[in-house]
Amino acid sequence: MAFIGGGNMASAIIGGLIANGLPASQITVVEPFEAARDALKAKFGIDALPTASAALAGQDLVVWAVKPQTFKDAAAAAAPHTAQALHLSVAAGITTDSIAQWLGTGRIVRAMPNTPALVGKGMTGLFARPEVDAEGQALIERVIGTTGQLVWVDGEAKLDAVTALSGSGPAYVFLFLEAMTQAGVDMGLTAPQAYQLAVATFQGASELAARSDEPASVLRERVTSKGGTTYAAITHMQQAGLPQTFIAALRKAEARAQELAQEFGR
Ligand SMILES: NC(=O)c1ccc[n+]([C@@H]2O[C@H](COP(=O)([O-])OP(=O)(O)OC[C@H]3O[C@@H](n4cnc5c(N)ncnc54)[C@H](OP(=O)(O)O)[C@@H]3O)[C@@H](O)[C@H]2O)c1
Ligand code: PRO
Repeated sequence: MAFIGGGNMASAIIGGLIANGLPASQITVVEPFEAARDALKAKFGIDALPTASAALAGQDLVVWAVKPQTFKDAAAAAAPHTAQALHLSVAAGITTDSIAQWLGTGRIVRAMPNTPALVGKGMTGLFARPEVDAEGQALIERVIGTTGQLVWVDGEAKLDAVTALSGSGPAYVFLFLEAMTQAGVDMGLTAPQAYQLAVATFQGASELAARSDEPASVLRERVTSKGGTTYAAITHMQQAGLPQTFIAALRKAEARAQELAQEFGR
């Protein structure tokens, strides 16, 4: 298989594949940035090329891990060598109609992963065009399955929702971690103590939610003693419009995914 683009997301998927036993010799990466090529070779022992070439011919699967802004140019360079392959794109926003036009094939799956894939805890949304058969879908599941959980969506537009929720989502969690750490420091804890408390709280609460049959609202109510400390904090958040702001923020991310398709999908 080949990766076009060898940055953060490609490294996360390659790391998962190698950790699950795929030999490094079966992976080729096209990555124009020399330092990134050297890092990939050093970390994974894989072959990294500066430009697309005939070396891509014969690949079963091509993973597109370039930025939406550079996809069209990268596709023009690689398309002559990849007509036979199944294609997997992780680019935010760019539709499979655009990709099919640029590559001359409709055998495309679009994915929206997230960076916890780096530690095998990724969450990926997937959409397959009708041209992708069951065998192709199974191959994609084997690849993405090495990075964590996956869910197929039945309409391509839903991938913009996945992008807004779980694709960008780790950044929202990190923003909360930063704010909770700051609050802890303001209240007299050391920064390492506050950060440990915040990270472990996210980890524990997420695990509790994942293992529970009850909705998040019930789990929240169990923490919130009447007239207690949590009530004071949650009431302040609700009065400040935090839930509505958060929901509106995700709609901004969804809208940006739609804009990316318009801006860079032509
Ligand atoms: N990061 C995330 O959390 C995340 C999550 C889900 C999906 N995605 C999607 O994943 C894609 C990659 O994101 P990323 O965060 O991995 O970005 P990134 O780290 O910047 O990786 C993209 C890589 O592609 C290289 N590249 C640029 N032009 C190329 C070309 N013509 N041929 C081959 N490679 C080329 C870039 O090199 P230069 O640096 O030299 O330009 C860069 O190393 C994006 O489309 C993004 O929407 C990202
Ligand atoms: N990172 C990419 C972005 O911010 C896509 C989801 C996460 O555009």
